[in-house]
Amino acid sequence: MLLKDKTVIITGASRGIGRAAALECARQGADVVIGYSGSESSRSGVDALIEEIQSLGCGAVAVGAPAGDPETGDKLVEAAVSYFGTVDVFVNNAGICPFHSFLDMPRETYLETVNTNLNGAFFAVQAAANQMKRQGRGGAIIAVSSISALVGGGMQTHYTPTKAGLLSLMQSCAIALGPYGIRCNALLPGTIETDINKEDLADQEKRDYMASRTPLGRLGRPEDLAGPIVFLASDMAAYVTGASLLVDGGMYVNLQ
Ligand SMILES: NC(=O)C1=CN([C@@H]2O[C@H](COP(=O)(O)OP(=O)(O)OC[C@H]3O[C@@H](n4cnc5c(N)ncnc54)[C@H](O)[C@@H]3O)[C@@H](O)[C@H]2O)C=CC1
Ligand SMILES: C[C@H](O)[C@@H]1OC(=O)[C@H](O)[C@@H]1O
Repeated sequence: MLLKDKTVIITGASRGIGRAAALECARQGADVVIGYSGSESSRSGVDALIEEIQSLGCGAVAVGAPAGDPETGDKLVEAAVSYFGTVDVFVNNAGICPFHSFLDMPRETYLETVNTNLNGAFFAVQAAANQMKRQGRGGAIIAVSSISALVGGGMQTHYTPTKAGLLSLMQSCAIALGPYGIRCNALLPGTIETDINKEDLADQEKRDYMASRTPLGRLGRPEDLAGPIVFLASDMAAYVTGASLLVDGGMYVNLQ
């Protein structure tokens, strides 16, 4: 098992990529702190996830706190330490992408997207890193960025800068935290079918187009990201830091 005796914190783990990653981390032996927004609608999914992780013989605890709140990282770390004793891996995954055109983008939509996806991530990464430094035995931090860190989207002008920001945050943190043995890497998913793009992909023409851009011939599933996250979290990636890993079925390189 690749993550035996490690404690992993994952934000936005109530569903989608975060949930799949939480389950795979548990299959690999980790105790998991499940970060979620705190909304009632997320709670039943979170309870089911806790049960599933416990049935694998691992510990699970949920912390309901909005990703954009600068205090959330501290709350996640406190829960990890008080339930499991350590923080070994921090996965910053929570994110939103309310598709909207640029010229009439409401300020609130822009600000909420940046706050949830990037500002909260900064403080949560800082909280996790400080705990790892106190522990004195390194750690792994993974930011779920996106292929959108590298390419644009006309309806994502508020979103793509947050994903480029996460990639850049991991690059700079790799330098700042390397001396403490803390590795920082970015995961760049392509188009993965989850709730974040359910409405967008309900348009069959768009869906077919996105699949046709993908050399592997299909859109991604949350489980496609779980293995790469476990790899970056594990000691198998002991010399990997400041890296970015595209997990997109080949979409990025498919120009013609
Ligand atoms: N689905 C895709 O095609 C891609 C997704 N991503 C990124 O993957 C990450 C996970 O997204 P998905 O699993 O696809 O979507 P999703 O909508 O299924 O999951 C998003 C998660 O973030 C949580 N979340 C949203 N706002 C929050 C808040 N204010 N506080 C705490 N938690 C909050 C949600 O409750 C949910 O658990 C996001 O950062 C997204 O930008 C990146 C590239 C592609
Ligand atoms: C939500 C979108 O479908 C998805 O988000 C990303 O980060 C990808 O680039 C896709 O556009």
